[in-house]
Amino acid sequence: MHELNAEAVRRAMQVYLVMGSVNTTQDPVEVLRQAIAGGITLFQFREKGTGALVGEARLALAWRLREVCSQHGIPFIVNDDVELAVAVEADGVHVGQDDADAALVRARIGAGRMLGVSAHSVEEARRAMQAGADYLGVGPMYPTRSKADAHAVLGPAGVAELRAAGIAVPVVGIGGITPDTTAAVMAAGADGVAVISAIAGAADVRAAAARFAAAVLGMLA
Ligand SMILES: Cc1ncc(COP(=O)(O)OP(=O)(O)O)c(N)n1
Ligand SMILES: Cc1ncsc1CCOP(=O)(O)O
Ligand SMILES: [Mg+2]
Repeated sequence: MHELNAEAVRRAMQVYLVMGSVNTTQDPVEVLRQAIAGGITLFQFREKGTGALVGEARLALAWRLREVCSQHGIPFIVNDDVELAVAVEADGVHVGQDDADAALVRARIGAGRMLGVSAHSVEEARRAMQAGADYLGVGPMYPTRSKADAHAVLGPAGVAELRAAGIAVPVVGIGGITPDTTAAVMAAGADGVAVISAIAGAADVRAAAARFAAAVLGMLA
C-alpha cells in the first residue's frame, strides 16, 4: 500500500489546473503564477495536442513550471509520461485508461507520489483503486474543446454514480467546467474541479482561478 494521506489529496483536488503550452496564448509560467495567486490547489503539466512542445523544450518547460509549484507549495503532477514525472521529481502522475497500466505506474513512482487515474464507470474506478490510485479524474462533465478524443459526456451524474456505488476515494470532475457549473459537480460528490480552458484561456487568469476557488469553497462551507 502507499502512504499518501487521503484527506490531503482530497484538499488538493479543490481547484486543479491542467495546462500545457498549447492551452494559452500567454507565457505558461506567468499563467501558472497568476492561477496560484488566484487560489489553485494542484497543477498538472499536460503538454499534448497540436503544436505541443517535444524533447528538450518540453523538459525545460516542465522544470520551469515544476519550480513555480515548488516555490508556492502546490503539488506538481505530470500527465501521461511517467519517466518525465520521475525526471522532474514531480509529486505525482495522472494516467488514463489508454495510458500506462496504473499498477505499473504505481510500482514505478513508489508510495510517496500521487497517482491519479481517469475513470468513466464504477468498474474503471474499482480497478483504479485496486491499482493504487490516490484520486480519480471523472469526465467529461460537460462538452469540452480541450480534448479531441474525449469520452462521451458523463455529466455530474457520472460522479454521483460512483458515490452511490460506495466509491469514497478523492474524485475530481473534469471537462467543460466553469465557475457557474462547479456547484453541480461538487453537489454530485466531487472533491473539486479540474480545469483547462476556463482558467488557462482566461484573459484574467488570477480572477478566473479565484472564481473557481470561491465556487468550490462555497460548496464546502
Ligand atoms: C484530473 C484529470 N482527469 C482526467 C484526465 C484525462 O486523462 P486521459 O483520459 O488520459 O486523457 P489525456 O488528458 O491524457 O488526454 C486528466 N488529464 N486529468
Ligand atoms: C483532459 C480532459 N479529460 C477529460 S475532459 C478534458 C479536457 C478539460 O478541459 P476543459 O476544462 O477546457 O474542458
Ligand atoms: Mg492520458
